[in-house]
Amino acid sequence: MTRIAVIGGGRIGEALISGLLKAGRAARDLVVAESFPARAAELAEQYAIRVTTVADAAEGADVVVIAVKPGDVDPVVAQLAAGDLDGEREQLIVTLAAGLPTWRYENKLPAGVPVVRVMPNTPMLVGEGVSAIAAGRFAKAEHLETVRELLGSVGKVVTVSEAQIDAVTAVSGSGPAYFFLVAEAMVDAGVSLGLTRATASELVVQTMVGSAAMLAESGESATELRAAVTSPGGTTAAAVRELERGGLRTAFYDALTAAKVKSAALGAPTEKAGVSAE
Ligand SMILES: NC(=O)C1=CN([C@@H]2O[C@H](COP(=O)(O)OP(=O)(O)OC[C@H]3O[C@@H](n4cnc5c(N)ncnc54)[C@H](O)[C@@H]3O)[C@@H](O)[C@H]2O)C=CC1
Ligand SMILES: O=C(O)[C@@H]1CCC=N1
Repeated sequence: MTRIAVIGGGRIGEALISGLLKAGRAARDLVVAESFPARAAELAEQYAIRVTTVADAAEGADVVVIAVKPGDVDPVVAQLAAGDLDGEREQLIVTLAAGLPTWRYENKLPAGVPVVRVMPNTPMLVGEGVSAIAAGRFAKAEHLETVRELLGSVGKVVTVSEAQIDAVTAVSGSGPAYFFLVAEAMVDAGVSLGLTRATASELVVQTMVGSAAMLAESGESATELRAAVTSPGGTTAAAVRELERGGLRTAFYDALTAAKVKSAALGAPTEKAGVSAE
């Protein structure tokens, strides 16, 4: 059984822990290091898992998952490097932090320690995540397989080159926020058209769920599915015209480009420690 230590029990750390437990992983095989005491107590109570220090969590773990903000990664890696982590034990480091390249970890860890960089997203909380994984310099096929199995229990997994991870971050890492923003805007618009907030929310959420299921299961593209809803001279055409007039496509292009640029900047040596992703 793989023993997993999660360093950082924040939003993504919790999504992973919760998703793994729901997928049937035993609580005794999970340990969390969380430095904020109130948060540590909350996680211990809610998930009945051991919450401890970084050194203690890493000790005895087969896989150490780093889930702190990019600006908090360096001290965590320094603590791991000071522990009895070494290539011989085949302890695997998996980092979920946006922006930071694997060499930033490898340079500080004992030579040979494998590092796999992952960009997950929060829907793994409900088993519907998608993670892109990329091997660092010392990570072999078997390490990628371990990570694929781990993240595969909470969603889909794609393997990419590390050079593509900033683009992945822009598309799927941050992606849930774009859909939540669209949902928020649609609910507000529904309310302005006279619906109650509860009714507008129910309509919007189920429209998203149904549309996502069609995208995933119908075998048809987004373009084909949208065309099928758009009757000639009808209501959808009138709405889509307004969305195009509002610059929706350009807004998405610019937004994803900004996210990719920001991801690359987080890993650049000029980015100040502490200036990190929310
Ligand atoms: N939130 C998201 O949707 C995604 C986040 N990520 C990445 O995951 C990482 C964490 O992001 P969030 O969970 O959103 O941040 P967060 O701020 O919610 O969680 C980070 C947690 O780490 C804890 N922490 C900080 N230093 C620590 C240390 N030395 N030892 C133990 N615990 C420590 C903090 O107290 C906090 O609870 C970031 O690097 C981010 O780029 C990646 C994909 C998606
Ligand atoms: O906003 C962020 O920086 C993190 C990485 C991807 C999603 N959340």
